[in-house]
Amino acid sequence: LCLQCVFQVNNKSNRKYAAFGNVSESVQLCENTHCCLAVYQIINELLKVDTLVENSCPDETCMARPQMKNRFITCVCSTDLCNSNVTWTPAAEPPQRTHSYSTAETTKTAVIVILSIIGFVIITLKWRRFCQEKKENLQSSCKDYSIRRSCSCQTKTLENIITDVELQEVVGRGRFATVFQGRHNKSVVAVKVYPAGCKHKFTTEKEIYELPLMKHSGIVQFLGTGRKPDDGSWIIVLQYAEYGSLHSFLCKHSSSWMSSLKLCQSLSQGLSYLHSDLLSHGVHKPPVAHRDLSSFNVLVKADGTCALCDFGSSTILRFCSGYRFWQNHMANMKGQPQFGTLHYMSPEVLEGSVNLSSSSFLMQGDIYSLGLILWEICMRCSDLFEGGVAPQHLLPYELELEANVTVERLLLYVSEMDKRPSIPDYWGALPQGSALKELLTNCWDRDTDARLTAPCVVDRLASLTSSYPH
Ligand SMILES: Nc1ncnc2c1ncn2[C@@H]1O[C@H](COP(=O)(O)OP(=O)(O)OP(=O)(O)O)[C@@H](O)[C@H]1O
Repeated sequence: LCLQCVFQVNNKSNRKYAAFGNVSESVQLCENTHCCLAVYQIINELLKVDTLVENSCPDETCMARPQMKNRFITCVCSTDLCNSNVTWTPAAEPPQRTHSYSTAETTKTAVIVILSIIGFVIITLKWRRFCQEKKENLQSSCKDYSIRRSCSCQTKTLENIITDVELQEVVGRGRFATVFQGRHNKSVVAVKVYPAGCKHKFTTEKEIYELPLMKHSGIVQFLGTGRKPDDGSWIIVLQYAEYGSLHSFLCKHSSSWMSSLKLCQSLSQGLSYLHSDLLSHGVHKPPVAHRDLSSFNVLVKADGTCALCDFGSSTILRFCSGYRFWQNHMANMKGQPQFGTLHYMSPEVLEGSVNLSSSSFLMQGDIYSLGLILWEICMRCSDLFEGGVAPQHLLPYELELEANVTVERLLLYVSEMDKRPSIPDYWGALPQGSALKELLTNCWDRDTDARLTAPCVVDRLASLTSSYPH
């Protein structure tokens, strides 16, 4: 039996909605669900409807549930066309009272005003004290990362200035830089070119690559930096990854179980190394949080392993600079949300409710993004699908929302509704299915402290490889 739901999305050309059933004008036969869902956005006290598909719906009619401080209303219901009719009344304005003031009332008002001013002064003083204590706590909570500041160990590698690099074709474009294939010392290299005005972005990324002990197979190899004489743009020369970004690799290729595990393992090992705090022979590598992990910022090399790249948003935890970077990050978010990055933002980042007193919050944000990327890799693993055919590659939440999802919709879906990308039912029948599902859900847990650490993800993947080889 097919349920009829009202189908009225803002972006009618979005083919993903059609996947849930047969769309005919404004009515959709939801063959794959027994619920209709309406999400109303309240704009100037008017309702704007948008529909999605849900799987669990206890109510027959559309019962309004306010969400996100009354910015949205949602309802889930189980009868034909029930999502077209929601009962909703905007909060009534308090009635205006008109009356003349007596002397007693004037005195009463004056007393209230004076008391309010005194109260305000007390609250301001307490607030300043609270902020001061919070700042001190933040500094002390970062102590573990600042211990080595006073040590005499080396904290930077020698600069390698490159002058003889030839640029060939463009292989990628990001928000700030353009990446070319190039030649240096007769080898093929990748050259990331930042316009002259993006010096701060270039410097941040260079600073990360130049940290001591930053050499690891799971991190793209850094060869040096330079400046183009013609237009003054800044360049970073890197090892060339033959398959380009993981995103473009997954769009073109599905993989076997062992090849998928290889991608997952190398990616997790790279992140585990990035997060590590190492001291070796008088040289110190502090922990680094990537902060912009996505399948666009992971490269695939010729041997089928992954390497992390794009450290333009990263934070070196030694400097205890999370707060400063966090503020920059929020400023960026208020501008145009960026395709490919927004999808990977953790609920706490979307809400702006990151715990500043914990120095591990940035790494926990990376683990959420890692979980989503591992899901993307597994969703292209042919051995995990009936008949050995994996579906087309999709970004996390692309099926449920849209490819160019907005902050508001993501916040509603990921944070308020606590939803995650769906895991195929078929995995339940596979020997490794439940361990894989547990791994993903433990990475993207709502509770940041319940998330796995990167070394734990590496261990879990190692036991998956030994228990379920193919
Ligand atoms: N070493 C490399 N080898 C091959 N391709 C690369 C390499 N580095 C980057 N690319 C390609 O260029 C794209 C953009 O690179 P990168 O993410 O470093 O740029 P960006 O401007 O910092 O991007 P973002 O918008 O994520 O900040 C990558 O997604 C990838 O396709």
